[in-house]
Amino acid sequence: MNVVVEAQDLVKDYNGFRAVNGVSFSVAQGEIFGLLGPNGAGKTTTILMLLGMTEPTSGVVRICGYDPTKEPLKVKRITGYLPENVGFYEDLTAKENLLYLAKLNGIKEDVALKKIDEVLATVGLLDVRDKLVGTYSKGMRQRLGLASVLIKDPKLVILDEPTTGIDPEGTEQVLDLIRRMSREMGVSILLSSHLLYQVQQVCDRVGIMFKGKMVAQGSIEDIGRQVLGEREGVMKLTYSFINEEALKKLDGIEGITEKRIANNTIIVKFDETRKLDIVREVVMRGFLPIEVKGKEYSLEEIYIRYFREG
Ligand SMILES: Nc1ncnc2c1ncn2[C@@H]1O[C@H](COP(=O)(O)OP(=O)(O)OP(=O)(O)O)[C@@H](O)[C@H]1O
Repeated sequence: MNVVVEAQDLVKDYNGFRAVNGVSFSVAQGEIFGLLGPNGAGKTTTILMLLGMTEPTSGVVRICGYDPTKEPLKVKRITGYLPENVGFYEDLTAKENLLYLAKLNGIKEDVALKKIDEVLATVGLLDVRDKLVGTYSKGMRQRLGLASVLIKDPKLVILDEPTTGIDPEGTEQVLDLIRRMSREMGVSILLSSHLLYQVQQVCDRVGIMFKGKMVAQGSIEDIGRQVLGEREGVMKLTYSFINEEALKKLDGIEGITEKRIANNTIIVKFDETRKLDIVREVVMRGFLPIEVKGKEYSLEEIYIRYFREG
């Protein structure tokens, strides 16, 4: 596996506040990795460290083997970064904007002109290359943004919230383009977003960040499984006398995570994977289960759990 991004134990402190707290992950060549998390989770700070735009307090970053802090120009040459709100000159055409950017990147005009048509064709804007960017929709601007990072044939493209504010059709076009960049051009993509569903459609793997930490990492399936592994069941029990004494009779049953009295029943939460053993044990101890429910988490629940409840 060709590793393009390698981050190990990244930490970033801002005046004593730990914005990123021990984050490790890697992105392989041609892989799409989604960095997910609510506002303030530390996604942007992590990205800035990958780009060499802010220095890690500790930890290691390598982009194709280069250290972004020590070799920022080498990293810049192979990395395309598209921030959330990419700015173009409204009163210039798409082509003129790209030509300007190519010059800033030190690409010669004749090479740039050829490349510009090629990337505009890739993003589906060749027909409108001579229209003023001021007339472009948000989706078209975002595709122009992708064209602007493709000009330098990057090995890695970092996208911050690439579909925010774009209508469903425009979103689909942007996502499709991201897939093609990875599958057809072999570009590695790191995509930051809080839109789990969209990320889920394109990412090979995701990392979920929360309060500076990577709380889960893997394919959506892996993460689903990680959470399913922790799924919790709930049962309601009756007993001859429901009181604290009765509750104590449930002590020591492995897999029971919580027990309490409510509405003259005993509510027990338990590890779903041990359901049968636990039901058998409570019956042997004289309790009668009147309701046993399993609880499975959907991906939406993962989102709610990590992002809203913490
Ligand atoms: N330059 C800075 N100085 C001090 N604190 C900062 C600085 N940059 C970020 N932070 C803090 O670090 C934390 C992480 O911010 P960061 O921008 O990395 O989060 P994020 O996940 O990218 O969120 P968003 O989705 O809002 O961009 C936040 O609490 C933020 O206030």
